[in-house]
Amino acid sequence: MEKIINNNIEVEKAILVAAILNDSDKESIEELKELAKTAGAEVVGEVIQQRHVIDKAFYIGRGKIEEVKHYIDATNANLVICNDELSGIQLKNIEDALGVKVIDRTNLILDIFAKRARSKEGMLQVELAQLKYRLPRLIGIGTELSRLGGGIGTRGPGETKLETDRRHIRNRIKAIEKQLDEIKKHRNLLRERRRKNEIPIVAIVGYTNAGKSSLINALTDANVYVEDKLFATLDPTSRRLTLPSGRNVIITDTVGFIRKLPHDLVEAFKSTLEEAKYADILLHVIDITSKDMEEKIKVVQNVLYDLGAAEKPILNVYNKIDLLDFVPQNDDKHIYISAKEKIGLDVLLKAIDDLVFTDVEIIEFNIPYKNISEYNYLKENAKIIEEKYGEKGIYVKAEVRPSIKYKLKGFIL
Ligand SMILES: Nc1nc2c(ncn2[C@@H]2O[C@H](COP(=O)(O)OP(=O)(O)OP(=O)(O)O)[C@@H](O)[C@H]2O)c(=O)[nH]1
Ligand SMILES: [Mg+2]
Repeated sequence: MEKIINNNIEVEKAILVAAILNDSDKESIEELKELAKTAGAEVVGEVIQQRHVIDKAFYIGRGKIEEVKHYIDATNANLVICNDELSGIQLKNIEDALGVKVIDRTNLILDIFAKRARSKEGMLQVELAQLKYRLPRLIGIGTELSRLGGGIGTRGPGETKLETDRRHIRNRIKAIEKQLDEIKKHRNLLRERRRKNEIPIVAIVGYTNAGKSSLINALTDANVYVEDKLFATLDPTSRRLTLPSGRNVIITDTVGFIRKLPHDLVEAFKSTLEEAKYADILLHVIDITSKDMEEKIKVVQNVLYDLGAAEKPILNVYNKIDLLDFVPQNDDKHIYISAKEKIGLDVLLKAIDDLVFTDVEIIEFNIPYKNISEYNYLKENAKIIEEKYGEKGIYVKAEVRPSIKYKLKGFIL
């Protein structure tokens, strides 16, 4: 039975087309292959062209398009995926020339996000990004594709329907933005509450597939979905984590970054990505086995910069050292771990402890017995050095952060 079903599912056979302008584009083709697989396509070939600039009409040269056409005939491919974001005109021209469906890198990433989205917020964010992508491209997507059949991004209005469609999309964008605004308010409220509780927030950031979710799973009981595909995680998960000093933090897993991350997607996911902006420190998880590690580090740094989170205290966490023969030495800001094999996590926890609680002071308090909730609060958020039960209350000597000292200033001896 299963076999029959499998036979009925038509796997899209894709040819990748890439214009190479610089070295970084070369690695991004490998990545495009991974993205295509993640989206469920079978990659049957690739056509690459070195260029100085992108062709305004055809993305690559017209002659090269002919080559793609031969390739399609030889492999029976039914999908062409281009490695950059294309205009509606480019999409239409290439589709006219090739007679198969053409999508670009952005549309591919949007498609993966659409498949992955689980939460209401995630789904709305993806839909918003898709509509904003589609709006200026209605001509390219609308005319030829209706003839060319189903699959990713193929709903095809005729030219006469164009204006109604535009209006419809604009209205839908407005409606989604309104709903997202409500969700964002709620998220801000939660964040405010957490902040009032003074529990520091540690956000895990990094390139997609670096092992961010594996790390939060290794450190807590979060049980986040882990997979060797791109963008396994879209919704942030937060958990309480107790550090070696006994103090608590909230640790948050986040959506991964990728080069050429579609602008509309960044915009749409801003409130999710902003987890990083409001964190006290960042853990930048880096896959040390990745060929183009430095490039990926730069991509992450740039996204952090765009989010206004570049100045945060940051720990660089090099992951997957179980696959290395030689492991470099840890220092203050560079920690080497394996989330999967749980190697080096004690050192990491100690480093988080040190970085989060840099401004701590040793302070003595006397907390009356009637103020038991303040006492509990201190126990949870400070490192207790000594405590004695006296007549007038509990004497506590503890290492505290400035904000906690301020909050409990009435009880300082
Ligand atoms: N060998 C090895 N593999 C690891 C390690 N940590 C994670 N992985 C693998 O790397 C892949 C990606 O892991 P995830 O934890 O899903 O990565 P992520 O950064 O959350 O990825 P996205 O959510 O897709 O951005 C999975 O196949 C993991 O099993 C590690 O320490 N060693
Ligand atoms: Mg993940």
